[in-house]
Amino acid sequence: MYLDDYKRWMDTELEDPALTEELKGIAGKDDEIKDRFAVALKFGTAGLRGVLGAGSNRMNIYVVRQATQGLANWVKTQGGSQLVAISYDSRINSDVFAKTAASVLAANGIKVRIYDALMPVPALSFATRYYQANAGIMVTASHNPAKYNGYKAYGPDGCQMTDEAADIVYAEIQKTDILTGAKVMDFEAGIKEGLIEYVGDDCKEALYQAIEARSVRPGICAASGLKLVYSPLNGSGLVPVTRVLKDIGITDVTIVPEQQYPDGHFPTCPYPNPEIFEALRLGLELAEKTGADLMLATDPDADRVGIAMKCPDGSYELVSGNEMGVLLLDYICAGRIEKGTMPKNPVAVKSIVSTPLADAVAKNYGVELRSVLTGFKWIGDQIAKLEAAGEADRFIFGFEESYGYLAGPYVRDKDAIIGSMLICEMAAYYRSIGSSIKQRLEEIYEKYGRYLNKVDSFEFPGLSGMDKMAGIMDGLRQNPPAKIGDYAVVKVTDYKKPEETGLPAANVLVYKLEGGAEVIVRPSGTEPKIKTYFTTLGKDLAEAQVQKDALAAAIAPIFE
Ligand SMILES: O=P(O)(O)OC[C@H]1O[C@H](O)[C@H](O)[C@@H](O)[C@@H]1O
Repeated sequence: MYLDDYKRWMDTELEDPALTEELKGIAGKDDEIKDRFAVALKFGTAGLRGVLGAGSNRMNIYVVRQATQGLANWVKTQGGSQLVAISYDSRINSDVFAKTAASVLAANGIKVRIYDALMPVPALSFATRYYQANAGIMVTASHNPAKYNGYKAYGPDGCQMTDEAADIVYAEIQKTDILTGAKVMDFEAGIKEGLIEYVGDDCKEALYQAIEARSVRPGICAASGLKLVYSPLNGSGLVPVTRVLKDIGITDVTIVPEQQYPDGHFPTCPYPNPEIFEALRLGLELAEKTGADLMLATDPDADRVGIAMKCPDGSYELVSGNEMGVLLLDYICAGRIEKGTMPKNPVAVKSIVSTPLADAVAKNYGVELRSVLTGFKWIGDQIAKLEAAGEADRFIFGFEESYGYLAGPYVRDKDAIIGSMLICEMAAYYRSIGSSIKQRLEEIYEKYGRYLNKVDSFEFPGLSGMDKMAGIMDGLRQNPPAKIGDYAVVKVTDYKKPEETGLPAANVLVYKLEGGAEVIVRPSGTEPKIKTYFTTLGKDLAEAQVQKDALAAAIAPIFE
């Protein structure tokens, strides 16, 4: 019963006095108590994510200890190095939770390699592989608002944990008492005993080398005169991104001063998500002031990067994740073919909800494009399959419309460091031939057709929201629409039927429409939302937009 749990926490001398204060403050407030204690944060394949605070349904040292004990129990069954790599970003308590996790692992006799300062997701994925760890932990809530934190869990290949492993960890967590069940030792004692070690400079340097080795046109940036504005959005991107940019010869970089240094309160951008215009606003203003060619922003754990580009008329335009995915794919393919560095039978990977324009581009260059379910781990999974066949280098690029990119097998999650490097390199290259990213994008549309990709989301908060979303998806399955607006549905693909898609079952419906447009409906895996993805094609943007608007208006009532 949640009131009993509340009382138990109140009666316990908690090590974090802020938690006790919070609990005292909610005395007698049933809703507040229920919200914190009625359920526990669920540990899934992406680990944990929740609001900071007291209780089993919040992110705090006790939830982190319990989760890490669960993870430790699983690690102990795995053999191998008996080591876990840990990193963290700039969020409130990220460093505390990272050390808390290290202390639990060490108390269980498991070795730890932890970064001595914040480092992003790709660095954690890299360290996990570098040290042949059994698992990796990244303390972050990615691009969520400041009141959140979380814990991304990785398997030995540096990819987010598999369902099987996460299920075992979850079962172990449930066997562990939240306040007293985890073994804990002092962090400094763990260091003294040699159980906890910091990640070495060799590992850090090896990551930068691995990234820089994937440069398509090495040396192109040094003489390019590219002018850049960069914002780490007060997260972990500053050190690694500026280091790599410096190495490749980009010297004219202005950092958005308010967003330069780590600050988990994200004072100037409440949603530090490069998908959202508001997060890019300060960077954009600075780009306009300095006349930069390009503005980049990485999210707090630096796995996503968003950009604005300067257009030939001097205005700035945001580039969507789909557009950047296509631009990078095109740049990598053309460049590697020109340089003679294209591997045999090259493979690129995208998610099923990312733009089909990528299929056309890949086909043009003779690249096999594989489509996988949403979640970058499925892209990592494809790299693992190639690696198992001794062919990891066939993987040239992976992307998702949600601003995640990766251009090599050295890590297994999206990497905004290499994303930033290749975006700059691409801008420098186009500049060197008298073109620009904007111009190249227009050429791509000219060649393959004016694709427009848009996502509309419908929120369904709270417990009843889950039921509503399930009801809507069931309704669509029971009464499949014959038309969306004026467009006949010519094919429905239901990803709940693996026999039809060749992919694991997923709650996704794809409607192919007369004339070539496509509408996809799926509940988000990370937020209480149903997402609708539109691909329309027109002779120009205006025409594609008209069709998108018509389709969106026709389908919206289903979600109201
Ligand atoms: O659409 P969602 O299920 O909310 O997922 C959106 C994105 O969330 C996270 O960032 C995952 O790492 C991505 O792989 C995924 O594309």
